[in-house]
Amino acid sequence: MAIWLGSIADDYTGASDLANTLTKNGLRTVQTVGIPDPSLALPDIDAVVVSLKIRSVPASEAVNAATKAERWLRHQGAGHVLYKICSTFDSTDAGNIGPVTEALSEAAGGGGVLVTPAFPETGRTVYLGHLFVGGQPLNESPLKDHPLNPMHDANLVRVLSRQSRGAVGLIDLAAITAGAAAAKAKLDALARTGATMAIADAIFERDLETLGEIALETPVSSGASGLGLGLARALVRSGRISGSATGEDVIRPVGGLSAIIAGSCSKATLRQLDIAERVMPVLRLDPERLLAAGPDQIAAAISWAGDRISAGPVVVAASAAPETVSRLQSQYGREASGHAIETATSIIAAELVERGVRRLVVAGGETSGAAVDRLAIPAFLIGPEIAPGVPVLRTVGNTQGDMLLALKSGNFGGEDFFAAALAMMR
Ligand SMILES: Nc1ncnc2c1ncn2[C@@H]1O[C@H](COP(=O)(O)OP(=O)(O)O)[C@@H](O)[C@H]1O
Ligand SMILES: O=C(O)[C@@H](O)C(=O)COP(=O)(O)O
Repeated sequence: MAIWLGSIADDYTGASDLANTLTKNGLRTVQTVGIPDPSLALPDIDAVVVSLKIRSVPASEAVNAATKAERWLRHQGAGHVLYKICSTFDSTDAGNIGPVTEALSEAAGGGGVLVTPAFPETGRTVYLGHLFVGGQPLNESPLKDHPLNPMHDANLVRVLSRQSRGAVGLIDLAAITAGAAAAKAKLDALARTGATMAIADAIFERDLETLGEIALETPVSSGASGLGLGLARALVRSGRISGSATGEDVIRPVGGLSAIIAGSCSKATLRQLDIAERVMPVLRLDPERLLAAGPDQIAAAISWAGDRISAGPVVVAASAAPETVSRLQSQYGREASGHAIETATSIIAAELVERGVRRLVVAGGETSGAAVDRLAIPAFLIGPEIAPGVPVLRTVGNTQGDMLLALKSGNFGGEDFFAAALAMMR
């Protein structure tokens, strides 16, 4: 297997979002869970997205895991490695977007690195270094209430500077509109003045195509699916790849039972749960009781699902509104409560698979990571898109046999996402 493009994704939903974009833009792509075991047989591919669960771990741990993945990807032939971050730049001041990007760049010999979370298809645009989510600046969007990475500053040059050792520059829209050569000259000039990274503006896909072309001339970039789109199109334009990927055969039916597990507390997921409740049974876990009396609550949820699941899909959700999340966090701490809930939802997911679930939807990045890890799924093939950023996935090398999954980023999908996903998973 020799690949053109490698990516390290900081969470599993982000990985499938990027793998979806690469597939849609013509690259035959596989999403692996961590660095795959050498015995895992992978088909002929153009790109690999290595999913890591490092978005919310200490920066040194993230650097360690990401540099190992980079070495593996280079060994597979990757000329360019994209660090896939969230399109809403989810991270704290102690976060790892800066440290990981700088470490990957150093490993590849240095030089300025392009960084942009822009993903216009889902409403994420960057102008003068400020990130907008739909019509709102990041710090006024629902991301200000994220349970793990509340975002209070829309100025990404500032956010990234607070995390990084080197200086952070800006490549503004004017430079990008002037074309790839002008924007690359700006990146090189910034690097000469000591900037290790530059936030790049992007509003339209054409801006991302320009950025993809520049990024491909460098060994490393950091960004969301939008930059993936730019890189994929640049690779296809360069003639190195035929651009023939399709995802249709991936959704051959697997049968079995179906279930949905939700741990995202995003506004979009809360709405999707309300809508799902009209058409399927939904169990709302009580997170306070879950933290106080874990195993009993988990057993009760499994028994509730077991009583209903042979009649049709069921939903088990920990998700709650910001006030409830804050209350729980002030009692148990942010990380401890998030981790305990992820552990509980992953145990419930694994038990349901044990009882015959073969079609599984998981809402939430950290929640998906915990569930996929517990299920020990080694890799995924990428199927058709359910909603922007969310493809149907088919397991590769899974010991329980083939399964179809959808790993939904909390913020993604229309209000009927859960029914729409299951309708594509037979
Ligand atoms: N009711 C709750 N109170 C506090 N934290 C919660 C609650 N429900 C879920 N969580 C935690 O919130 C975090 C949501 O993150 P994640 O799964 O990545 O979702 P998203 O994709 O929206 O970012 C997880 O750590 C999850 O365990
Ligand atoms: O880039 C994005 O927005 C997504 O791919 C993503 O990473 C979202 O993260 P979660 O909301 O934590 O799933």
